[in-house]
Amino acid sequence: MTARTADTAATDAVPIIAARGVCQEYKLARKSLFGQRERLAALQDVDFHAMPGEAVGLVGESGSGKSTLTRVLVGRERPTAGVMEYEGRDVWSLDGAGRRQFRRSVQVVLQNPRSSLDPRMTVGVSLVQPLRALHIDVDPKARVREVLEQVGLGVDVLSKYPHEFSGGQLQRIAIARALMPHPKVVIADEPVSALDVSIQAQVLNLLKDLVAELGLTLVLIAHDLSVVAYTTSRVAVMSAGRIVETGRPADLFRHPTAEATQALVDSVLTVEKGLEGSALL
Ligand SMILES: Nc1ncnc2c1ncn2[C@@H]1O[C@H](COP(=O)(O)OP(=O)(O)OP(=O)(O)O)[C@@H](O)[C@H]1O
Repeated sequence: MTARTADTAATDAVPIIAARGVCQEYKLARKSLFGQRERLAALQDVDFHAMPGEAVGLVGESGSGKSTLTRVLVGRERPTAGVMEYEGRDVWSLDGAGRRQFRRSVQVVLQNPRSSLDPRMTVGVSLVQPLRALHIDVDPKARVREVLEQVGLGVDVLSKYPHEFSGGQLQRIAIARALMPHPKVVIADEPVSALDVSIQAQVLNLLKDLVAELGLTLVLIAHDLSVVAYTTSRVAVMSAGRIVETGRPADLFRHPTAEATQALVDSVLTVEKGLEGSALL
């Protein structure tokens, strides 16, 4: 990370999740039959971490590498170079038990809850599924009741299907599902960008509350600096596959040093100006 680094964490504390010098290269399709396959560097020497119980934001324009880094952080893709660590251990060197523990402990919430929840399953079945998939031996009914309370929903949702809910309620259900295996880290990839503006703050407040009340670590990914600034205490800015700046949200707004950060600040101000003009504020 750049000079403006973390305010968090004593230097000897171990991050719960960390990417160290991570590169991710994709081979692109051949342009001609005998042509070379070009490579695209989606991540270049990325250092990113979250301390236990910390809420960290990852922000950047479209194509900057946020989703690629998410796939690396959750262990879905092995980086072409560098190390991906969970509690100080290289995720790709873990044995079977360690790998299961990692899969349980790091859960993801995606942008669109309508595509992350199976439309043919009741909410109850969807919620219990991660316990089965990860072989977690707990009383499913008790756990379901507990997580529904944590996300502010009642047990009446259990017999319903996804199409019976609004986007905001459905995102709460997707968050409940992510909480089922008792994760230590939740990685939320654009969790509010598909929601009405009026609902966005409710979902962000829920994520903030979960960090405060459960001691969860949150990695919040968004293209909108104001979304991550509202929810997290430290923000990393990505551009063209690199982390170009890291700092407290207020400092990034006041004194952006990287061009990409300046562009994100400007776009927030432009949106606000537009809202003022349209008398929505
Ligand atoms: N599987 C893949 N094969 C080839 N190129 C890829 C692949 N996945 C991502 N890329 C490329 O890597 C770069 C980073 O993409 P990525 O989706 O991580 O960015 P992003 O910041 O998440 O963008 P967005 O906000 O639009 O989702 C882009 O140029 C993208 O086209």
